[in-house]
Amino acid sequence: MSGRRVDAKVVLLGQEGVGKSSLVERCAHRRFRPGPYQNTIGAAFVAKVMSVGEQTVTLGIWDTAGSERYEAMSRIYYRGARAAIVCYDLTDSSSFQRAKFWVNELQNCEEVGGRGRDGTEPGRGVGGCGTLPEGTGSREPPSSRRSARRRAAGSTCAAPRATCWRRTGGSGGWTSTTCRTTPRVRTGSSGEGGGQEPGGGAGGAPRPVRHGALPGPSPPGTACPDSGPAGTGVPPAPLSPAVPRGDSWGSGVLPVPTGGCRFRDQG
Ligand SMILES: Nc1nc2c(ncn2[C@@H]2O[C@H](COP(=O)(O)OP(=O)(O)OP(=O)(O)O)[C@@H](O)[C@H]2O)c(=O)[nH]1
Repeated sequence: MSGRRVDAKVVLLGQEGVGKSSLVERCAHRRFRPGPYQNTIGAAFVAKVMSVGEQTVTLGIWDTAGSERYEAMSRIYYRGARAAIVCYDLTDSSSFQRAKFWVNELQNCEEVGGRGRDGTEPGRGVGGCGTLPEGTGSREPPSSRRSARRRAAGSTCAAPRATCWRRTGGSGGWTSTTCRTTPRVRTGSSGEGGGQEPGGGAGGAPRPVRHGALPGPSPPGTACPDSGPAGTGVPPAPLSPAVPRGDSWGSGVLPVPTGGCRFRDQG
């Protein structure tokens, strides 16, 4: 009842088009949204509230834009994160190079995971996740094939695999696991509404902000959910208090520290 409340910031990083938003969508709403690829602009925010024992844990998930145009902005989002998930496309070697770039960035950032360069704080750190449609080859990124997954749009895609690796504090190496997600069915390239995944969430489930209407300017007094760039004096702020209790997801409005919120391009 009177359990402790824990807020934790998690950030997703990786090259554009590797599936970061899709992973968040999967976690948030247990579904895969087919349709034309829309790049993220700035970042998107989703909150998940979970009960872990006596504790209420609120995860604030920041899905950053993968485009290199937003690289500087992504740095703002990973500051103060308790964990980072670096994503790459298992069929695209360039995305793996980009993942290495982000891992390097994170390792040089003392503010990620709350640990110093000596990595003394356990249980926090950087993780990576690569997805691969079933039957497209080995886990090693092959030589440059630009997103076979995109070319697969319009076809039926069986259960994709996700290879996840994680590194915690200390001098230990990386550990990896391979898991299988719910089979997903992709429909025609513009087939909105016909591509719900088998077993996916109900159609009426709330959509994350990035897929919905662009929020207007942040309300007066709205603070950034995390610290801004060093020296900007942007104060940390608590995660959205509006997220429901229990094991559920909500989406929030995220102010970009420079003012204004940016999510999906509405096209
Ligand atoms: N077949 C298949 N397609 C995927 C998978 N994950 C994502 N996609 C598709 O890949 C495209 C890009 O996915 P996004 O989730 O938007 O990628 P992103 O990393 O968020 O891209 P940015 O917002 O530009 O950083 C979309 O058309 C997705 O439908 C997957 O696991 N399998």
